[in-house]
Amino acid sequence: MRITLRGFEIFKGRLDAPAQRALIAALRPVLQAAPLVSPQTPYGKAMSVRMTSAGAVGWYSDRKGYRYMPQHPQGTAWPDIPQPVLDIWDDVTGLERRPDCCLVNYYGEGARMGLHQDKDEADFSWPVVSVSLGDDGLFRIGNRTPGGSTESIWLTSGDVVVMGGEARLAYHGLDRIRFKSSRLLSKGGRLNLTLRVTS
Ligand SMILES: O=C(O)CCC(=O)C(=O)O
Ligand SMILES: [Fe+2]
Repeated sequence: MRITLRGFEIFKGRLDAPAQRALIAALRPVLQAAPLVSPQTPYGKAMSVRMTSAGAVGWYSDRKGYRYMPQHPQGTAWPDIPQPVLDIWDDVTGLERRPDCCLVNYYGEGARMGLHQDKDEADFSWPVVSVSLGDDGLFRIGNRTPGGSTESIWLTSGDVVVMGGEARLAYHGLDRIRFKSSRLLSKGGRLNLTLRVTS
Protein backbone atom coordinates (compact mmCIF):
# COMPACT_ATOMS: atom_id res chain seq x y z
CA MET A 1 0.00 0.00 0.00
CA ARG A 2 1.32 3.44 -0.93
CA ILE A 3 0.25 6.58 0.90
CA THR A 4 1.30 10.07 -0.15
CA LEU A 5 1.46 12.61 2.65
CA ARG A 6 2.63 16.13 1.72
CA GLY A 7 4.76 14.64 -1.05
CA PHE A 8 6.28 11.93 1.17
CA GLU A 9 5.67 8.58 -0.52
CA ILE A 10 5.10 6.01 2.20
CA PHE A 11 5.23 2.37 1.15
CA LYS A 12 3.55 0.62 4.09
CA GLY A 13 4.76 -2.93 4.62
CA ARG A 14 7.12 -2.79 1.65
CA LEU A 15 9.49 -5.34 3.25
CA ASP A 16 8.04 -8.62 4.50
CA ALA A 17 9.30 -10.32 7.66
CA PRO A 18 11.99 -12.42 5.90
CA ALA A 19 13.27 -9.34 4.05
CA GLN A 20 13.43 -7.43 7.35
CA ARG A 21 15.39 -10.25 8.98
CA ALA A 22 17.76 -10.39 5.99
CA LEU A 23 18.38 -6.67 6.36
CA ILE A 24 19.18 -7.03 10.05
CA ALA A 25 21.63 -9.84 9.22
CA ALA A 26 23.26 -7.64 6.57
CA LEU A 27 23.52 -4.72 9.02
CA ARG A 28 25.16 -6.74 11.80
CA PRO A 29 28.68 -6.60 10.28
CA VAL A 30 28.18 -2.88 9.54
CA LEU A 31 27.45 -2.22 13.21
CA GLN A 32 30.44 -4.33 14.21
CA ALA A 33 32.87 -2.48 11.92
CA ALA A 34 31.36 0.94 12.57
CA PRO A 35 29.89 1.03 16.09
CA LEU A 36 26.99 3.33 16.92
CA VAL A 37 28.02 6.67 18.38
CA SER A 38 26.07 9.49 20.06
CA PRO A 39 26.61 12.62 17.99
CA GLN A 40 26.36 16.06 19.54
CA THR A 41 24.55 18.98 18.03
CA PRO A 42 26.76 21.98 17.13
CA TYR A 43 25.37 23.51 20.35
CA GLY A 44 26.92 20.70 22.41
CA LYS A 45 23.75 18.77 23.23
CA ALA A 46 23.98 14.97 22.94
CA MET A 47 21.49 13.51 20.48
CA SER A 48 19.30 10.74 21.90
CA VAL A 49 19.56 8.74 18.67
CA ARG A 50 22.74 6.71 18.24
CA MET A 51 24.16 6.61 14.72
CA THR A 52 26.62 5.13 12.33
CA SER A 53 26.91 4.92 8.55
CA ALA A 54 27.82 2.75 5.61
CA GLY A 55 29.10 4.02 2.27
CA ALA A 56 31.83 6.33 1.01
CA VAL A 57 30.83 8.96 3.54
CA GLY A 58 28.92 8.99 6.81
CA TRP A 59 26.87 11.68 8.47
CA TYR A 60 28.22 13.00 11.74
CA SER A 61 27.83 15.95 14.04
CA ASP A 62 29.76 17.50 16.89
CA ARG A 63 30.76 21.03 17.96
CA LYS A 64 32.19 21.54 14.47
CA GLY A 65 28.76 21.14 12.92
CA TYR A 66 26.71 18.78 10.78
CA ARG A 67 28.65 17.14 7.95
CA TYR A 68 29.53 14.08 5.94
CA MET A 69 32.85 12.52 6.90
CA PRO A 70 35.01 10.05 4.91
CA GLN A 71 35.73 8.08 8.10
CA HIS A 72 34.03 6.91 11.27
CA PRO A 73 35.05 9.10 14.25
CA GLN A 74 37.14 6.10 15.42
CA GLY A 75 39.31 6.64 12.30
CA THR A 76 38.28 3.72 10.09
CA ALA A 77 36.64 3.72 6.68
CA TRP A 78 32.87 3.24 6.69
CA PRO A 79 31.78 -0.26 5.62
CA ASP A 80 30.13 -0.69 2.24
CA ILE A 81 26.39 -0.28 1.94
CA PRO A 82 24.98 -3.84 2.01
CA GLN A 83 23.52 -5.08 -1.27
CA PRO A 84 20.00 -5.73 0.12
CA VAL A 85 19.90 -2.06 1.16
CA LEU A 86 20.94 -0.89 -2.32
CA ASP A 87 18.28 -3.19 -3.79
CA ILE A 88 15.58 -1.26 -1.89
CA TRP A 89 16.90 2.01 -3.35
CA ASP A 90 16.81 0.53 -6.85
CA ASP A 91 13.29 -0.83 -6.38
CA VAL A 92 11.68 2.34 -5.09
CA THR A 93 13.58 4.98 -7.08
CA GLY A 94 14.49 3.24 -10.35
CA LEU A 95 17.50 5.58 -10.52
CA GLU A 96 20.85 4.69 -12.10
CA ARG A 97 22.74 6.75 -9.55
CA ARG A 98 23.32 4.96 -6.26
CA PRO A 99 23.43 6.50 -2.79
CA ASP A 100 26.89 7.07 -1.32
CA CYS A 101 25.70 7.17 2.28
CA CYS A 102 23.44 4.96 4.34
CA LEU A 103 22.91 6.63 7.69
CA VAL A 104 21.93 4.11 10.36
CA ASN A 105 19.91 5.58 13.23
CA TYR A 106 19.19 3.54 16.34
CA TYR A 107 16.38 4.72 18.61
CA GLY A 108 16.52 3.11 22.04
CA GLU A 109 13.83 3.62 24.66
CA GLY A 110 12.99 7.34 24.89
CA ALA A 111 15.04 8.40 21.85
CA ARG A 112 13.63 10.89 19.39
CA MET A 113 14.67 13.18 16.57
CA GLY A 114 13.46 16.77 16.39
CA LEU A 115 12.02 18.40 13.28
CA HIS A 116 14.77 19.12 10.76
CA GLN A 117 15.53 19.31 7.05
CA ASP A 118 18.04 16.97 5.38
CA LYS A 119 20.15 19.62 3.71
CA ASP A 120 23.80 18.65 4.08
CA GLU A 121 23.79 17.10 0.59
CA ALA A 122 25.04 18.88 -2.55
CA ASP A 123 22.04 18.28 -4.81
CA PHE A 124 18.47 18.14 -3.53
CA SER A 125 17.14 16.71 -6.79
CA TRP A 126 18.14 13.25 -5.50
CA PRO A 127 15.61 11.72 -3.12
CA VAL A 128 16.32 10.41 0.36
CA VAL A 129 14.96 6.91 0.98
CA SER A 130 14.17 5.84 4.54
CA VAL A 131 13.69 2.28 5.80
CA SER A 132 12.10 1.50 9.17
CA LEU A 133 12.99 -1.65 11.12
CA GLY A 134 11.94 -2.76 14.59
CA ASP A 135 9.75 -0.74 16.92
CA ASP A 136 7.01 1.59 15.69
CA GLY A 137 8.00 5.24 15.32
CA LEU A 138 5.77 8.31 15.17
CA PHE A 139 7.00 10.27 12.15
CA ARG A 140 6.06 13.93 11.90
CA ILE A 141 5.95 15.90 8.67
CA GLY A 142 5.93 19.68 8.47
CA ASN A 143 6.57 22.25 5.77
CA ARG A 144 9.51 23.53 3.76
CA THR A 145 9.79 26.48 6.11
CA PRO A 146 9.86 26.31 9.93
CA GLY A 147 6.53 26.30 11.74
CA GLY A 148 3.03 25.80 10.43
CA SER A 149 0.86 22.73 10.67
CA THR A 150 2.25 19.20 10.83
CA GLU A 151 0.88 15.72 10.21
CA SER A 152 2.03 12.49 11.81
CA ILE A 153 2.02 8.85 10.82
CA TRP A 154 3.22 5.73 12.61
CA LEU A 155 6.01 4.02 10.68
CA THR A 156 6.25 0.32 11.37
CA SER A 157 8.88 -2.29 10.59
CA GLY A 158 9.24 -2.81 6.86
CA ASP A 159 7.91 0.61 5.83
CA VAL A 160 9.90 2.51 3.21
CA VAL A 161 9.55 6.29 2.73
CA VAL A 162 10.74 8.22 -0.32
CA MET A 163 11.41 11.90 0.35
CA GLY A 164 11.74 13.49 -3.05
CA GLY A 165 10.37 16.38 -5.06
CA GLU A 166 8.39 18.78 -2.91
CA ALA A 167 9.07 16.61 0.15
CA ARG A 168 12.84 16.64 -0.22
CA LEU A 169 13.36 19.77 1.84
CA ALA A 170 10.33 19.41 4.08
CA TYR A 171 10.84 19.43 7.84
CA HIS A 172 10.40 16.00 9.41
CA GLY A 173 11.26 14.26 12.65
CA LEU A 174 10.52 11.31 14.85
CA ASP A 175 8.57 12.17 18.01
CA ARG A 176 8.78 8.86 19.84
CA ILE A 177 8.93 5.13 19.51
CA ARG A 178 6.74 2.44 21.01
CA PHE A 179 9.53 0.60 22.79
CA LYS A 180 9.37 -3.18 22.33
CA SER A 181 6.36 -3.01 20.01
CA SER A 182 8.32 -5.21 17.57
CA ARG A 183 10.28 -8.37 18.16
CA LEU A 184 12.61 -7.89 15.20
CA LEU A 185 15.42 -6.58 17.43
CA SER A 186 15.89 -8.75 20.50
CA LYS A 187 16.81 -5.78 22.71
CA GLY A 188 14.01 -3.64 21.32
CA GLY A 189 14.36 -0.24 19.69
CA ARG A 190 14.03 1.09 16.18
CA LEU A 191 16.57 1.11 13.38
CA ASN A 192 16.11 3.60 10.58
CA LEU A 193 18.21 3.66 7.46
CA THR A 194 18.36 6.76 5.28
CA LEU A 195 19.94 6.42 1.87
CA ARG A 196 21.42 9.61 0.52
CA VAL A 197 23.29 10.90 -2.52
CA THR A 198 25.58 13.41 -0.86
CA SER A 199 27.81 14.86 -3.57
O1 LIG B 1 14.02 7.93 11.86
C1 LIG B 1 13.39 8.38 10.91
O2 LIG B 1 12.38 7.85 10.47
C2 LIG B 1 13.85 9.66 10.26
C3 LIG B 1 15.34 9.85 10.31
C4 LIG B 1 15.77 11.14 9.69
O3 LIG B 1 14.99 11.99 9.40
C5 LIG B 1 17.20 11.38 9.41
O4 LIG B 1 18.04 10.54 9.73
O5 LIG B 1 17.51 12.44 8.85
FE1 LIG C 1 15.95 13.55 8.19
